[in-house]
Amino acid sequence: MFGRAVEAKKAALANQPSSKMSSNSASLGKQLFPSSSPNSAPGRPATVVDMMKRSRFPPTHPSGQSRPLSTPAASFQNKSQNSYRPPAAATNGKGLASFYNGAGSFKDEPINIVDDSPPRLPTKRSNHFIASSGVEFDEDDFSDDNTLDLDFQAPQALPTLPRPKPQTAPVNPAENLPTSDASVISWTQSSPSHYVHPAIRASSSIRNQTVSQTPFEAPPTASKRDFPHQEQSTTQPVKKTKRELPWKRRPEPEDDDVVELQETPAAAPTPAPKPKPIWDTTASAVKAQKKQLKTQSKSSGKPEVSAADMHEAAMSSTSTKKKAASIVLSTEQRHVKSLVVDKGASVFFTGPAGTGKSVLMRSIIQDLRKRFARDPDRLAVTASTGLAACNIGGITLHSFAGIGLGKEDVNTLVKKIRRNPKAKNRWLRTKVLIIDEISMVDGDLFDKLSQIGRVIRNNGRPWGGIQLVITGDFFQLPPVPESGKEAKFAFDAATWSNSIDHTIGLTEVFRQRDPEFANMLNEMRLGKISEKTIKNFEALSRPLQFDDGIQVTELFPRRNEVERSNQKRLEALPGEVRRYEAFDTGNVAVRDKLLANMMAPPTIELKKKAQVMLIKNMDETLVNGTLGTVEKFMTQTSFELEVGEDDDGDMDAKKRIRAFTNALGDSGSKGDQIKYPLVRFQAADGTARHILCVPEEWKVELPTGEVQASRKQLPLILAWALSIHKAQGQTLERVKVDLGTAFEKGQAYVALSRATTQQGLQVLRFRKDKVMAHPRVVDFYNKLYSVETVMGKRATTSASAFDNFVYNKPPPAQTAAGQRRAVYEFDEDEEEMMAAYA
Ligand SMILES: Nc1ncnc2c1ncn2[C@@H]1O[C@H](COP(=O)(O)OP(=O)(O)OP(=O)(O)O)[C@@H](O)[C@H]1O
Repeated sequence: MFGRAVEAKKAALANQPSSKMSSNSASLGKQLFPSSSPNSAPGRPATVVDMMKRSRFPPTHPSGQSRPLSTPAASFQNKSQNSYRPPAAATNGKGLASFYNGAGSFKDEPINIVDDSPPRLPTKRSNHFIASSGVEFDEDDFSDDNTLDLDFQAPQALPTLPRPKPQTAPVNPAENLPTSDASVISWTQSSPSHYVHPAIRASSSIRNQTVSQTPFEAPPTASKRDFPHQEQSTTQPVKKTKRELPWKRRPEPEDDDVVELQETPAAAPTPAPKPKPIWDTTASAVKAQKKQLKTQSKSSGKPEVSAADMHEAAMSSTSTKKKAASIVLSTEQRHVKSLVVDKGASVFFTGPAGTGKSVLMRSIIQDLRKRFARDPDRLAVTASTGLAACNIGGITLHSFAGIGLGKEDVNTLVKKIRRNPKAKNRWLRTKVLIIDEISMVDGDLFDKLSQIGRVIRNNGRPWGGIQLVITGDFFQLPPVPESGKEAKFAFDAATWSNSIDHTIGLTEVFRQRDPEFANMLNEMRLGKISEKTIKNFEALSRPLQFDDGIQVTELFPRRNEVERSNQKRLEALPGEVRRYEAFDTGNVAVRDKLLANMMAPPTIELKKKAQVMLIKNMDETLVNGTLGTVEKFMTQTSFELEVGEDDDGDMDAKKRIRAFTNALGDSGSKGDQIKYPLVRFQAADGTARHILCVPEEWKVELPTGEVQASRKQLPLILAWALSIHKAQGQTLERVKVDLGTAFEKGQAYVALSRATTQQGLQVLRFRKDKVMAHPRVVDFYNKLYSVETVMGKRATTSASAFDNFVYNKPPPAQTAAGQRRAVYEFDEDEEEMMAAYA
């Protein structure tokens, strides 16, 4: 019996290993890579044809149910909902940066300089460099987070990369670390959905699914991302206890889609200023303002007066503030927001200049910040350049990733990140990654980051499962290539299509309300300019004249041209120069780098009549980008006296001002002697407002709210001239562009599309060959439609304005590759509609 038992045991042991091993290895694979890799995602198409079929009936993403986007033609006709005249200045937060940051700025010491810097303020200048001819960026654009973690001791032994795993599905991303910049993920494994315009998917999907209750129904099955942050939605977000700026203390809009930005009623394109005496505010208005300040101060319950309150006290307006309406997101903007915020989808939204990409992104960020109020580090807000990052309150993509310049291969970069606990933690904690101005992100970098995410997060999904929210317009400024190399766009990245669930084009142009002008710009964007448009642009060479003293802003391709121009204009003005040095705080070793991209310059020199631009949103009508002229210099005390003393409210304000100068490092009495510029701004509502501009504070914060560095400086930059690079994202009412020196593809388009009207635009040396669209970009945007056409998805039945979009003609025969390329003949209407999107 014992012998039989021994035999049975031997037999059992002999049978066990193989099955056990295989199940073990499978379960190990599952544990290590719980989510499928792109290679092995269930249902992921293996061929292009399969992909197209899948795209036709998307099982996981309901994008196909989205509401069709409006055509530009429709947009221009149907403005009732969002009727809008662009304001005098950008409200998009994409303000201009401190192009004076460079140590070389204003090196020539003008005579009669009055230094109005507080005596004990330490001054810091940051270093810039020009990486390639004419394209400027600051060194912090590629800041290395290693340098930030000074308290961190590198471990003796580096953690090794995960050991190769048996070839079970899903694939271990660590195994596939590319040795070069290229990713291992092939195009055929990419989701094709991003090639398909959502509106077309919508019509197709609606046709196929008969009735759709809502364009954003929950997906029937889990998506390739399982929307990890949605678990958060049940938890009550905790209100941040952070100090609120006084001018932001307005009731929360009830409608989530209302962006707290400025909208002005329709008016003449370059509004003539309303002539007003400087101190034209009624005594009661001034009194009311001061009372409001007092109430705000009391209601805050703080014994100490905050810097913001003090700023408010020091800043008074002499014109009646109009109640400005908030921007209401358009249908297509809401569509995108819903996909991102409600569905947790990875989205790339694009569109011509002025279609509200920045406005939408800020609205999305606002919502996501609320969602992640408890865990702010779940949301990472980044942009391709330091300037763009500053504009959305984020950091550069390089900084987020902790990869320094990111030139090394993925293995090396992974090791680097693992040695840096902060960077590693960012990768591990982030659930949603915002990337603004994607057009300037290098394609190789995109692939590397995607792969790094997979390895560090031990998750085979693209970017390790992080939800991506990407925006930008590839027809605008391209990535800065390494010397001798050609620029590689992010859409050229092998992992691009895998990483994005939906590509959505915004079509409604808000910046230019004149359809003719919008069409001229669209032709420029595509690099296909008609004779009529050439004539129209040539006719804009006449000088612009305005009688309100505000001069046209000149845009130059190169920064040295900008500095020269501003310096020349400043020197030409009579009178003494006043210099204001910034007050910087933070760890000395890193603050220069961190502050290098601040819009506020380390030093600004001003004179009476200098043209300046506001670089901070102050209230509803004084926004980032508002132009003004320095009228005179005065102390806060004399300013207050001039405004007029009345009751104890005035005393209250004075105390605050004194406290504010103390906070700036002044002993108190001297504070009253510092003269600040009184600026006459041309506000967004067409009125003139006089502001005593006192220092404002900018901070570089970690997602946790920890302040790494800060700068106090006047919220002004000289604004006779700006670089096109820094003007990207701005809305300008009066622009002069000399295309003679334009050298980069997309540059002319970016420059001219800043203007809101033809009346406010002067173009010199316009030549057809200066308008260059990158052929690969044109190709990329064309492909978005081609896939759909090849699939024969022609919208013919729906009454939507989008139905006729591009697909009136029968699809041509497939190319040999049988893929996304096709040749079309568009009629005029189709071309126009196409132009609006691509
Ligand atoms: N829904 C809206 N309603 C009214 N105005 C809007 C809306 N969305 C955007 N705008 C306005 O349109 C102008 C351009 O917006 P925004 O800067 O966001 O465009 P953009 O697509 O980011 O442009 P660019 O590509 O040039 O950076 C701004 O003045 C903004 O206030």
